[in-house]
Amino acid sequence: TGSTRPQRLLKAVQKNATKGDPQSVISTIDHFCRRCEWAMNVGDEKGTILDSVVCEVSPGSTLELGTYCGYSTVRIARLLAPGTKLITLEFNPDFAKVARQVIEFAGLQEKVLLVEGPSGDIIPKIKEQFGITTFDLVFLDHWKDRYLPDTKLLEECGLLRKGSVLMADNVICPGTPDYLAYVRSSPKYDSKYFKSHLEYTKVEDGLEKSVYLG
Ligand SMILES: O=C(NCCO)c1cc(-c2ccc(F)cc2)cc(O)c1O
Ligand SMILES: [Mg+2]
Repeated sequence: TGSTRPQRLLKAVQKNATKGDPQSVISTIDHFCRRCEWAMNVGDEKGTILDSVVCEVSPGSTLELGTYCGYSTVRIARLLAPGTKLITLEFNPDFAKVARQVIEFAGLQEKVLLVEGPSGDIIPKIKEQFGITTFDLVFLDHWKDRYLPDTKLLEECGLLRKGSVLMADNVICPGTPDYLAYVRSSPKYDSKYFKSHLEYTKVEDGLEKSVYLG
């Protein structure tokens, strides 16, 4: 039986990147996706925008929804201050299996907690299970029809505080229309669109940065 795209991406990392060097893992994945096989990582263009927000927020606690192969997990975790952690949720066990190995190859496993399962089930348990009060930064990059329900769930579970920052990938392509309408019309958010392109393509996409006002 053949390999999967995530498995081929992992092989490229193991072959071409330098163990313990997050930047080499990022560069290897971007090269693989441009030259060999497109994959749905946030990519280098939107990734640079994400980096700037991570540095601006310098979060004590971060949540990522949608790990995939761990590319954005590595991008975010490499910028986190010592002693701070990122919790990343992934529904697909095959993606999670690859992501664990990519994160470990980058040497960032101490800063990352990868939790497998449906975000809708895990989010209500985060406070009690992981001793989190609120998240300073949330990166939404999972199923596009889960952005809105999971954002409402984060609010209801008291996991957001005044100033918490939500960064949402793919608000144009594939698109998250209900989420976008909500954060742009709700008095509870101050929202801003960062125009960019779908990873490794010329197609328009972008990130929406939404600050929770409480
Ligand atoms: O589904 C996505 N993520 C959740 C996976 O569990 C996703 C999809 C795409 C994409 C796919 C197919 C296409 F034609 C265009 C875009 C891009 C992304 O950045 C994504 O995050
Ligand atoms: Mg995405």
